[in-house]
Amino acid sequence: MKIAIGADHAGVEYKEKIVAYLTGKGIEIQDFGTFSTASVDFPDFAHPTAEAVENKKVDFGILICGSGQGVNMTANKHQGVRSALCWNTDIARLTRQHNNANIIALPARFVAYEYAVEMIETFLNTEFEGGRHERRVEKISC
Ligand SMILES: O=C(CO)[C@H](O)[C@H](O)[C@H](O)COP(=O)(O)O
Repeated sequence: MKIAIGADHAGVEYKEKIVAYLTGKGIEIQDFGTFSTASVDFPDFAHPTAEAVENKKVDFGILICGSGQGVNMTANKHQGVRSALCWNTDIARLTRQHNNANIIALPARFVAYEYAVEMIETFLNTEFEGGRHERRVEKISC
């Protein structure tokens, strides 16, 4: 499995730990930064992460900022990207099962790191259910 990841200064500490965690599990990571806590603009990291998903260079994306909102909005500008802002494991599971989400957006300032990892594990290990949801996901594109 290949995963693209990006974060702003509010999400960088979680990102660094998540990269180490996922790399340790043998997952290939494309890390689009940021790489320090210096203040940056989240779209500069969300766009390249979403592009990697859009261009099918990776299987999934992970985006992190303070609230998760900015990176989520940015990612969803990309064709074929379905980025889901997740704040609990039920939402992370449902957005894979029902929406075939391909990016998980996380709010670093509002969830504990350990819980963020639980959400990522749930997201990566849940399959899209298809069926009635297939038709709905197809209708998202305009
Ligand atoms: O969603 C966001 C931006 O829309 C994020 O939460 C950013 O991380 C946040 O806005 C950064 O705020 P800061 O005051 O510049 O640290």
